[in-house]
Amino acid sequence: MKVYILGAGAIGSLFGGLLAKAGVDVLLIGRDPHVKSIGERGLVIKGIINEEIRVNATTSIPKEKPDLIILSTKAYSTEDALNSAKDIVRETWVLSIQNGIGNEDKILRVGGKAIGGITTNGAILKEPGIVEWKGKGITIIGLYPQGHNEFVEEVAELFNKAGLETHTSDNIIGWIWAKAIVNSAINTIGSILEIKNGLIKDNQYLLSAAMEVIKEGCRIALQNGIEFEVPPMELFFQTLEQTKDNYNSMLQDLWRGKRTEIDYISGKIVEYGKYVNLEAPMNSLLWALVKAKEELRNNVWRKGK
Ligand SMILES: NC(=O)c1ccc[n+]([C@@H]2O[C@H](COP(=O)([O-])OP(=O)(O)OC[C@H]3O[C@@H](n4cnc5c(N)ncnc54)[C@H](O)[C@@H]3O)[C@@H](O)[C@H]2O)c1
Ligand SMILES: CC(C)(CO)[C@@H](O)C(=O)[O-]
Repeated sequence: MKVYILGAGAIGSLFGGLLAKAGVDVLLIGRDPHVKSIGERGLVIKGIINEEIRVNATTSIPKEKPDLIILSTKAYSTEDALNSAKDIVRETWVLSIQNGIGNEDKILRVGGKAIGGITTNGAILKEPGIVEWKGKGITIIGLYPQGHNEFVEEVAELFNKAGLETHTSDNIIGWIWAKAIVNSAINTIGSILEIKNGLIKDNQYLLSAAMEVIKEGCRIALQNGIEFEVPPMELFFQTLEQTKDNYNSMLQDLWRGKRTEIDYISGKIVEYGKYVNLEAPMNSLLWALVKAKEELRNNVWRKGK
């Protein structure tokens, strides 16, 4: 199977590197200096494993279509990435392993065949060419919005052979929403207060606020016809326990002065609330506070305070 990783940063390079190590024909499509470093010294994956992997990498979109594109840009780059690759996306299987709501809809809009996915693996790009696999997790994939087929099973088998524990689901949209609802409570509160995930569970005020955010997201999802495989409240508590020592990824983006994916998490929950005439006061407030933090941090950053 020929696989392209479109948006080879932290999680995309982890998946691409492990697939390449397992003998899959992989091409990482990303940006310099990360791509340049891989070309010169190979891709280093450290943390859970310590491997230097030879894998092809490029900054340009090839003309030849692959069997599978794994989409791993940040959610705010999805549209641009798909448009830059639309000639090879059309009629090709495209698997999103991103966070947030709406990535797979964009794949369908440019004529791709969408496979949805969530992953709880954790990876960071330490420096160009070096990815740290911080946490071993699971990945769930399925035809988007629902169903599965032989190809999805083939992809899951490939991922499992590469050491990425992967399961298939007939209701991947339910998993995508459940994860987004969990992120809408943990990432926002954790980012605003700049605390580890575990403190949300340990502090009664934060826990009750987070639970209200989860309930609000569930009401909106259910009213939009989304069904859950696992109740988001249960996933929320599981996640807090499993990641209690983590600073969430949104907070890490803020600390790096990077844009966050808040528009595709809380912003989408507010948007889908409007479709069914449901207010989303908690998500609206948290969305505004994180957006303000993005701006204030940059301004403060610029003033050099
Ligand atoms: N990092 C993790 O542990 C993790 C875990 C689960 C889910 N996710 C999700 O996966 C997605 C990616 O996260 P990440 O941490 O890997 O982000 P990242 O910023 O490290 O990687 C994204 C990469 O895409 C590249 N890119 C953007 N537009 C491109 C384009 N048009 N062509 C080629 N490359 C392009 C960027 O340069 C960047 O290197 C996000 O939705 C994130 O929430 C990440
Ligand atoms: C599950 C999660 C919130 C753990 O930190 C992760 O999705 C993140 O950091 O975005």
